[in-house]
Amino acid sequence: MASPKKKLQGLVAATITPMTEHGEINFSVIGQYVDYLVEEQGVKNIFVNGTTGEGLSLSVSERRQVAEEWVAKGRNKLDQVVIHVGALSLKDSQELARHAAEIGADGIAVIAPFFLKPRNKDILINFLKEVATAAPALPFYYYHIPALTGVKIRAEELLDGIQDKIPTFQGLKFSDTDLLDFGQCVDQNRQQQFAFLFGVDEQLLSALVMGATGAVGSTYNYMGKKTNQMLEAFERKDFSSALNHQFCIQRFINFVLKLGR
Ligand SMILES: CC(=O)N[C@@H]([C@@H](O)[C@H](O)[C@H](O)CO)[C@@H](O)CC(=O)C(=O)O
Repeated sequence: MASPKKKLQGLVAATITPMTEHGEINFSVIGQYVDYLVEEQGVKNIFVNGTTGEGLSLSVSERRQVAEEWVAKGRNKLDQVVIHVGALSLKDSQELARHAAEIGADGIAVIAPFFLKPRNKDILINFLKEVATAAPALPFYYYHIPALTGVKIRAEELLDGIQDKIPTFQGLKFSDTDLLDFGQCVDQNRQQQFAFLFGVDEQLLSALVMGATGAVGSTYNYMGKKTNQMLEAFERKDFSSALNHQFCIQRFINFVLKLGR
């Protein structure tokens, strides 16, 4: 079974894919971006080609190049680089998974196919398994984001017995506000060493209470430092400070949401 060099925990920045004004990927800034995350935000894990990185709007070739650049520039600086390899085409997804393994990524993540959607858990698991099998030495994370995929299969249901089907399964990236589902994922898998990564940055404190082991999100690109302060306060059981940090983060996100995105 694949096991990560260490469990993915703490903050994981869902990286933006930098573009030029001509719509080409701007590889030249990725090195500086890594340094900024590490030095200014205290964030040493990244999630590449996800929602924030607009991976599903890039070609397979672009996704490969973006992944390569982040892995190369992050070497000896970042702790873990997880590549999102989900795609509507199983073959594209497998190619991206194999490629992630070849370039030395630390893990892969996959969302549910969202056009012709899996009707039930077994169909979804079979798709995920086919992708995971293409990179048998890489930790595998399921990326649950039902509001965008429209796939409403509960994460709790999906996780039930998942390692029997996908031995490389290491964790869940949970981008949803259903804390009953999230809490039950944690509660029912206490014997496992899964990573439970929450993906709704404005509600992270609630998820920490439920047992989140880390978080993947867009705001950790620029509010990583602030969110790390919240994690530290939570760790030392200073819940009043943790709540103040979360409210501050919420005020910012609320402001941005009202601007429209
Ligand atoms: C729908 C969405 O973009 N959600 C973000 C959040 O970080 C989100 O931007 C944040 O909570 C603010 O609403 C992440 O869950 C997405 C993410 O991790 C990714 O880019 O793959």
